[in-house]
Amino acid sequence: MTHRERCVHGATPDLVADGVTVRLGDRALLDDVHVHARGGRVTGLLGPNGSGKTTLLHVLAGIRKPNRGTVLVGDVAVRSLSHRRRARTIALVEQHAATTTDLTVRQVVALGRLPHRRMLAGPGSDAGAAVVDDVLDLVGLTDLADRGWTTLSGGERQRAHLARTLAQQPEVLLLDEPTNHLDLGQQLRFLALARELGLTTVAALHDLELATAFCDDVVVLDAGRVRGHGPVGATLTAPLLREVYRVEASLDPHPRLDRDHLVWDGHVEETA
Ligand SMILES: Nc1ncnc2c1ncn2[C@@H]1O[C@H](COP(=O)(O)OP(=O)(O)OP(=O)(O)O)[C@@H](O)[C@H]1O
Repeated sequence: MTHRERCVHGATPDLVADGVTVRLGDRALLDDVHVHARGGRVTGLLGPNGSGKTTLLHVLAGIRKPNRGTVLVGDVAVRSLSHRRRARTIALVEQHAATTTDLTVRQVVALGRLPHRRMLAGPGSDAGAAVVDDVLDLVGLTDLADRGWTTLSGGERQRAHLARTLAQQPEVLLLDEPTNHLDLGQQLRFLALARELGLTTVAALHDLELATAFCDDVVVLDAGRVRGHGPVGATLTAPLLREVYRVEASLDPHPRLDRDHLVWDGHVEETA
């Protein structure tokens, strides 16, 4: 059995947010948001600071109840799933997932097996231990498996959080700014791995160049509304980048690689 077969069930349902509105007092953090993340594809969730990306990820994960609208994974409403079932279906890697614990890296990653506990033969189940070994290997942390969690660097912790999440064997992977703390090589490795897993993935990203290189589709949020949604090249147009990010920029054919890349001139001067 391959890493991927052990780590992934093989099911890659679509994830759909239908008319999601989240209000805080009289302010809409999300306003009638429709998103369709295609099964097995990587969808980038883009938008300026405070545009609602984390709020939407929490709604997609089923941990925040919207005031209106629903989230469907396949044809099932996320909020109708039991906690255990939800944890085996959707996994969220949070932006600042702080964990202070005396546990080792392996023990932290093994926590990802909790939603599968009843299915295991016992505490030392070979199946569960094999999954933990596989995901540690996938993220390149085998050599650090027995280290204390608190001794890890920020980037190593980020990869360990991903490993814990993959140990849940989810069908849908939600990533909140997953490349924070990572050096360029690790950013590229992390996103390449996310693609390779073949899960339905939604990743909030600030780096538009990385989004262009690694995402199949993007959703662009601005002040809680969807301003663009579709394939990267067709969505990240110069007018949209100007209106949403207030930058003069465009996606141009890369001179050497078979893909577009982001070329920016500068920010738009705001007139008083
Ligand atoms: N509990 C809260 N109380 C008040 N405002 C909140 C709360 N949670 C979120 N907000 C506001 O909702 C808006 C959206 O926040 P959110 O974290 O979803 O944005 P984001 O796009 O993920 O931002 P960033 O790119 O800066 O991480 C922001 O203006 C934020 O200040």
